[in-house]
Amino acid sequence: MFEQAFNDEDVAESDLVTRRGTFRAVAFRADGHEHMALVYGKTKLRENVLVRIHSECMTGDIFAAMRCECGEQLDAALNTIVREGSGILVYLRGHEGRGIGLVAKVRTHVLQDQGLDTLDSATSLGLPVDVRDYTPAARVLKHLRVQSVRLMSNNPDKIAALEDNGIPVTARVPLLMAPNTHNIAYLTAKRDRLGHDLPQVDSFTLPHAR
Ligand SMILES: Nc1nc2c(ncn2[C@@H]2O[C@H](COP(=O)(O)OP(=O)(O)OP(=O)(O)O)[C@@H](O)[C@H]2O)c(=O)[nH]1
Ligand SMILES: [Zn+2]
Repeated sequence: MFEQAFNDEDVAESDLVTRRGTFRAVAFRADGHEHMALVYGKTKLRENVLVRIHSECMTGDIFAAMRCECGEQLDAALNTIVREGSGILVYLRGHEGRGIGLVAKVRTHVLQDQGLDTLDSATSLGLPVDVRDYTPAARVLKHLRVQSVRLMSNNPDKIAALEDNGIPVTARVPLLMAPNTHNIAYLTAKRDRLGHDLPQVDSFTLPHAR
């Protein structure tokens, strides 16, 4: 029998008309946070559903900051889902700054402006590099009765995290954004020190070197 992923009081859904089209907005509570899954088209009981699991980044997602590529990835993922005709974007709260929170992330930005990279700026403050928990994403995908997913991500760890939580990942779909002068160091550190698959970093040249 299908196991219920959430108590009724912890989940609510409605249609959500957006500039891109009409999604089903599924709000849910898990691990002390309120998250959202945006469902487009038919995904229930489907295999190979196109999925983006997006970690909250207020600076990038809302204010279009160029320190990271989060905002562009959010736009690109939603555009790709609509273009393909179906898919799900899971927006995870509590993931800000890879789990250290907004105030701490902004503190790391100060250190990054002084030359530390995205990892050392956290550890030099005594903070972990990545403490994100993906179980809320796996739970909502089970709630939505998704059978297997194609995951839009450049981070191999996300695939392992989903599979460890019982969601089969049939493919990883790269979500590569063009680097800019403000995020090239950040992307390079993610590639070299966190193992993210970011081949576009190699082809970037600083504007003054052109
Ligand atoms: N601690 C810290 N977190 C950051 C920084 N820049 C962005 N973030 C957070 O990093 C998270 C996104 O993680 P990333 O490592 O960029 O990428 P990812 O989600 O693991 O991988 P993709 O699926 O490929 O996007 C968001 O929650 C951001 O708030 C930073 O300089 N320091
Ligand atoms: Zn970001």
